[in-house]
Amino acid sequence: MLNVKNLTFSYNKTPVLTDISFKAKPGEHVAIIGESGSGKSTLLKVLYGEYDLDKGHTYWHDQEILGPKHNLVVGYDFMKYVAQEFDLMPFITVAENIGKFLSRFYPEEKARRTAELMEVVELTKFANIKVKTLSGGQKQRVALARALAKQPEIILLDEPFSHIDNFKKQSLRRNVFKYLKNNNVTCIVATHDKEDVLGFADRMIVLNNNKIAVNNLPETLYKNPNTPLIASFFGEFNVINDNIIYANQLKIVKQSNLKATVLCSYFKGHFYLIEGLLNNEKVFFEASKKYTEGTELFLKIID
Ligand SMILES: Nc1ncnc2c1ncn2[C@@H]1O[C@H](COP(=O)(O)OP(=O)(O)OP(=O)(O)O)[C@@H](O)[C@H]1O
Repeated sequence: MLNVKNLTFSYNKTPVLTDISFKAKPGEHVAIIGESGSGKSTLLKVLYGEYDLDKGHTYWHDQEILGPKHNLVVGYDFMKYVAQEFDLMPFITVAENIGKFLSRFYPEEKARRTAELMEVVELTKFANIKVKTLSGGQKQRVALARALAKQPEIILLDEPFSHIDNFKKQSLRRNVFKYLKNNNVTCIVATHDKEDVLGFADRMIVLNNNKIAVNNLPETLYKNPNTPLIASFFGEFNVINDNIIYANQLKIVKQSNLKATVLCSYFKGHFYLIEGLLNNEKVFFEASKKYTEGTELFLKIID
């Protein structure tokens, strides 16, 4: 169990994280979200032991995670951290990078494990390619596989799929998160992407004003976002009569007391996002077809 107790941390004088407490069980997947600069990366670094805390304690089971003041070498064997900048060895191959920290004394096991992880990150075809010739997204996949190589008990992932194109992202995300669940690896992911949360995360922590604003189930937060900050993470939304209404909760009907005038239609694939004016305020709703500017439509709020 990861047990973070009243953690406070500042780089300079102003705290970046204040009184952060949460727990994560073995195999649990916790997503950390928040606006840019809210401290997500800092939290991962502090959990990894890269910095000393101003206050508080972090434990993995009974072991306290300590910073550089108490540890000559940052980090612990049971924990891996994949940063936004990947620290790979450019002049050796993908397979060599992944197998780098696996024991040479068990060559068959090393080869099996390397092959398994290359499959997880879909890089088998690139096994013998030197890392310096890979794209940013391919390097990110090598960094993920390398972090998993020695089977950590807990992994800290900072925007793990940020460099990966949309063609690969969906299947890669499923592979990696499934692998972590199947192997009971606790996973703390800092992310901007709701796709990393919905469908995968067991819990979702929202950082705001240096603190944990909420820590709850993703489904609960999606259904009851309570604040615009949380709603905006999940998608386009409106505040109507002090209630948060997602764009997909506004349905076009024949007649109602919500009359909107269309400003613009955005093609979104299986629907159009319509930007309009409702009582002189911007409103966003979804429609199955495009509407021209000036069209008047009636809207109804659905659950
Ligand atoms: N090494 C550092 N020294 C001083 N201040 C820092 C350092 N790293 C980050 N900060 C500051 O700490 C705050 C939190 O930054 P952090 O990178 O943790 O945010 P984040 O939520 O991960 O942002 P993003 O989503 O943009 O990656 C910011 O105000 C940032 O300027």
